[in-house]
Amino acid sequence: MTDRQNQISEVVVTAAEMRAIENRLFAAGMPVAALMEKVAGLVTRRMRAEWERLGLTLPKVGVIVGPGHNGGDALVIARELYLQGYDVAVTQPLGKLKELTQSHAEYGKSLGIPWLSLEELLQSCDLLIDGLFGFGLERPISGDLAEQVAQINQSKKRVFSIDLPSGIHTDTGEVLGCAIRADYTFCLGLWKRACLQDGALEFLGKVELVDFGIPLGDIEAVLAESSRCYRITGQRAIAALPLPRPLLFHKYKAGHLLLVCGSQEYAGSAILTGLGARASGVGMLSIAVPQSLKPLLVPQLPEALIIPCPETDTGAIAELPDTLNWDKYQAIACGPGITRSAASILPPLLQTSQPLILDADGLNLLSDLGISLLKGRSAPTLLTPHAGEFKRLFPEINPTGDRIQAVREASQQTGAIVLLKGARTAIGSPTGTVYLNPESTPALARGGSGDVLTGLLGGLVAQLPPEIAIQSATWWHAQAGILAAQERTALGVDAFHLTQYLAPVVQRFLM
Ligand SMILES: NC(=O)C1=CN([C@@H]2O[C@H](COP(=O)(O)OP(=O)(O)OC[C@H]3O[C@@H](n4cnc5c(N)ncnc54)[C@H](O)[C@@H]3O)[C@@H](O)[C@H]2O)[C@@H](O)CC1
Ligand SMILES: Nc1ncnc2c1ncn2[C@@H]1O[C@H](COP(=O)(O)OP(=O)(O)O)[C@@H](O)[C@H]1O
Ligand SMILES: [K+]
Repeated sequence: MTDRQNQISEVVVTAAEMRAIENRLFAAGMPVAALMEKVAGLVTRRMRAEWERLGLTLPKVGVIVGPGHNGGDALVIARELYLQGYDVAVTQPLGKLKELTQSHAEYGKSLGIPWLSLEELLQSCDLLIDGLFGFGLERPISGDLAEQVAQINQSKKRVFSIDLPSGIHTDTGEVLGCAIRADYTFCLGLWKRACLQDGALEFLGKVELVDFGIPLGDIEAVLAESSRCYRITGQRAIAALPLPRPLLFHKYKAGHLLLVCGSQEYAGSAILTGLGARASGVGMLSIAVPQSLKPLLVPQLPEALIIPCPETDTGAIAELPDTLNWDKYQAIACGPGITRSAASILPPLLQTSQPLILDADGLNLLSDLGISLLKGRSAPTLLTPHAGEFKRLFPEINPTGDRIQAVREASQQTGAIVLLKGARTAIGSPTGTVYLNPESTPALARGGSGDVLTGLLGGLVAQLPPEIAIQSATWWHAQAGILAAQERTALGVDAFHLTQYLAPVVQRFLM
């Protein structure tokens, strides 16, 4: 990838930002019709390559044309395929078309492309191109159109969506009334937020960006004043890792991480968190656990310094030893498996001037104490909730709709970096910037995989600035899940094996 392509692949925009960027191109003299030709030509080529890959030779193509320029794109694609010898037919559910779209419709008809009802189209085609709506969708799809969308979905035809699956809100990824379920989505120009929102995931299918050469200067000009949103690319994640190591390196240059985790009830949590931390390459690892866990941890993590803590009747950490010298640590991660009985350990941790990661019961204890306590911290705090933990921490923010907005608000409310776990993990930073993890696997939806992330993240925060470390850790953890699933199937990605794929992911990427 060129430098430009890399930069383009990181940008994520709203519908309003995309429109403002396009308007700059048009104002500078790029004719709207010329851009439509260019975009549609690129999509046609990509689509044909995909058909070839799928072994579809000369499929009969049904094209769904909407009223706006998304429909215009679809009509140019229909025309090109028709002229290349494909059997193409169009359906146009809504009467009135925008001027340019209308003019493509007239030309298409003059060439002899048939206009059919949806029923006729579904009977005659092998696959569908969805050009009903793109980022111009303004209101929920309802009535007769909603019925047609339902028919399209019921037909089980393969669907190739232009820009976005029609019916998906460009920014929040939510379904507006109803939406077409795509198998492939060709997102045009720049990544739209919906492509990285959990709510849209089941509608997007495989998503590709079609770069049509928007000048970086125009993107910069429009985004200069906005809160930014970035996709975490492999390139970005790997470049941040402390690799290669200088020849005269020594262990104290690679950070010292303190983990506070585990209980008799959740002893394995401490091991998984420790193994996640180990993979980060952190220079020194200390693990504070209830004292009875020490004999269990030493054989699993012989390199770690195990700090035995007095324990409660229930086998949780009762308190942290007062001999602990916080200054030794470049990062502290607390929470996996500690249980809510470890309540007394949180206040002293919040007072440290070390970067602090809170996960699992660390977060639940924080919601008991109140998130306002974070405002007093002198060092960065990183919170890594799943949706349930998020709701407890931020009862007034909905983590299941617009997740980008949710992490942004949570982060601004607390001054912490907030990572909302999910299929497309979203990370909000107090500056307003949001980072989104573009690839993952449901194989990770399994007890213990979050513990691995906490350890890995802790190890990287001990070595890197927190806002950078959290992007790398999120990407790395997800890629390890993907690689583990490829080699072991989705069923083989238990948390322990996940830790064994962390190093190989980086190795593969560097090769
Ligand atoms: N201008 C160009 O030449 C380019 C166009 N592109 C395409 O243009 C699209 C955006 O075009 P538009 O702004 O025309 O928007 P759309 O094509 O997404 O649709 C907007 C039209 O649909 C109507 N509409 C919105 N919601 C509706 C609803 N629920 N029920 C019925 N009608 C509804 C609107 O009144 C408007 O007429 C992009 O998604 C992309 O496909 C760009 O990607 C590339 C450059
Ligand atoms: N459907 C999914 N697709 C991709 N990743 C997922 C999915 N569900 C969960 N994950 C990831 O798995 C991890 C689960 O963490 P968490 O909920 O804390 O589990 P646990 O506490 O049991 O370890 C997170 O990193 C999350 O992003
Ligand atoms: K579409």
